[in-house]
Amino acid sequence: MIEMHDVWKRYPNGVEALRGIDVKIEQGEFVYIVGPSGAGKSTFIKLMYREEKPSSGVILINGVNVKRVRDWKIPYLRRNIGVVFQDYKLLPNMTAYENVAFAMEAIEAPRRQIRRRVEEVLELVGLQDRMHALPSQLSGGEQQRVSIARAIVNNPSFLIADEPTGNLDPENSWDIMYLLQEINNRGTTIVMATHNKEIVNTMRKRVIAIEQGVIVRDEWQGEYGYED
Ligand SMILES: Nc1ncnc2c1ncn2[C@@H]1O[C@H](COP(=O)(O)OP(=O)(O)OP(=O)(O)O)[C@@H](O)[C@H]1O
Repeated sequence: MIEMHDVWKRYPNGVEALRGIDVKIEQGEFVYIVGPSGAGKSTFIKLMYREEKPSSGVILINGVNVKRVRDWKIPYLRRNIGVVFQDYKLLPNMTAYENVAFAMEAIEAPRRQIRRRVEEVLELVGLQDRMHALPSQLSGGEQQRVSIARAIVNNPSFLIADEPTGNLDPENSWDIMYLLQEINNRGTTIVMATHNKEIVNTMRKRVIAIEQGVIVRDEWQGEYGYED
């Protein structure tokens, strides 16, 4: 479970990106984070995987207070949280296979286990035939599938995605959404910031809307609710 209690985030330049966030996300949920540009969605996401720390308030990930986690323990916290970005963030000189394997090597998984598991997740995302390609040899949709494989390879409880379909055409976007649905069906909690109105209004899920750093709406099977 992810819990935030009266969480505020003030950046060093004085911008208050989040102003008193209270939220609970249970294991197995699928949640969209929506809101206008600059509302605080990415900041909300970054606090969850501890890319940023809250200025005040408490964030608990499966009961662990992320603010108290020492820097050297962050990799262990992140093992439980897969992250997917709009621009994929794959290592350009590594193949699809190596990009995914790297996430397991980072937590010192045994070699035999790495090979089996990497092949398994690449098959799940439909890339078993492309695993020796470099990112530059893959389409945007394929690169995003590699990044999803990397995010789930260590079996995290949570998959956090910041605009995962932001750079993709509608067909590839839907393929990514079906994949996220499949991962959610297997028990992983999904939290996804998005500007994609069609996806939110078609694949109905919990919708949390943030405006000017405040949660203004939290609905089950909610709507996108904005015009862009
Ligand atoms: N590192 C930073 N330093 C200073 N201000 C920041 C930083 N990151 C974000 N901000 C500011 O915090 C506010 C919230 O930004 P955030 O990126 O969380 O919004 P967002 O809802 O994700 O926007 P978008 O939909 O455009 O991605 C904005 O005013 C932004 O300019």
